[in-house]
Amino acid sequence: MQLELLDRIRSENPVIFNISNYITVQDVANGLNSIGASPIMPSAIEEASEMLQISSGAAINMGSFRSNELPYIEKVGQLANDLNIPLVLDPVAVAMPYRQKVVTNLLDHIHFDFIRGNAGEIAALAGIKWQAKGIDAGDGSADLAEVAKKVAKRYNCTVVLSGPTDYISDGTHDTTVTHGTPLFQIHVGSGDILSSLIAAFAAVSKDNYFEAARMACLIFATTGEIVANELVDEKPGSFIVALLDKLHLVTTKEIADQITMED
Ligand SMILES: Nc1ncnc2c1ncn2[C@@H]1O[C@H](COP(=O)(O)OP(=O)(O)OP(=O)(O)O)[C@@H](O)[C@H]1O
Ligand SMILES: Cc1ncsc1CCO
Ligand SMILES: [Mg+2]
Repeated sequence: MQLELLDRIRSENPVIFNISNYITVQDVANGLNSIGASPIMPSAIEEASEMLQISSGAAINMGSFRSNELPYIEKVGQLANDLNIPLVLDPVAVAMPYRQKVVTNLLDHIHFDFIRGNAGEIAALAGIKWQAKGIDAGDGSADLAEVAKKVAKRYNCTVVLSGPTDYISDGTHDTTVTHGTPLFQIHVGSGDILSSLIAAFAAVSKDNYFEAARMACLIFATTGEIVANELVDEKPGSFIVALLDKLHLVTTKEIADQITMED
């Protein structure tokens, strides 16, 4: 277990390039900044190359793309591939037909090192029956470990299927993270933050993307759990503020102490 990847993010301060959605962009920028990375969210196709050349990780979030932005999104993906920059896809609400067409087309042309989505999103990419609900995971009875593995094999990448349990698979290795708090679900954008944090962990773990994904999930979920233990009531607004504060302050020792009993 490489908890020290957290310290590496803080000492290396990697620039993480993001195509974010306009709903949660500020939480994503602050989530990355709080943990010790350096976020950047450019939008002009003309500067994609120079921005990626200073970046060590990239995340593409499909939450609110406009159709005229698709050439930019493809260009960023291709440049990240050419420059060997770890690339994360967040396929928000991909069970919806138009998004499914757009995202599967992207996946046919660009290699994503990671796909991070909830059960409804990853099941849609696996072609497995599931009742997704917009940006939310929805309901279904599929074996989620198998769903994650199927998508990992199909797209030759590391998949994080997040939720009460996070299922992580690279098609060969599989693991779960069982930490977290239901408070993540009452703040819109928890998953978007996680997707970009995966890019930050990958930036400092280029030889082991599976471990990068596992540590991103474990450290994010456990930090949320520590914060939730200190909140008296279910307060979505207070939770995100406390989460951003704790992502900045949390130590590998605190994480290790929180997980010893179970992991
Ligand atoms: N009920 C829960 N208990 C514990 N942790 C949870 C729970 N639900 C979600 N999480 C955690 O919340 C984080 C975000 O995952 P989630 O699956 O909710 O993303 P999402 O659906 O894409 O969210 P959003 O669309 O709001 O960005 C992950 O770290 C996950 O482990
Ligand atoms: C609410 C919402 N709509 C599109 S993206 C988004 C944020 C969660 O990804
Ligand atoms: Mg999401």
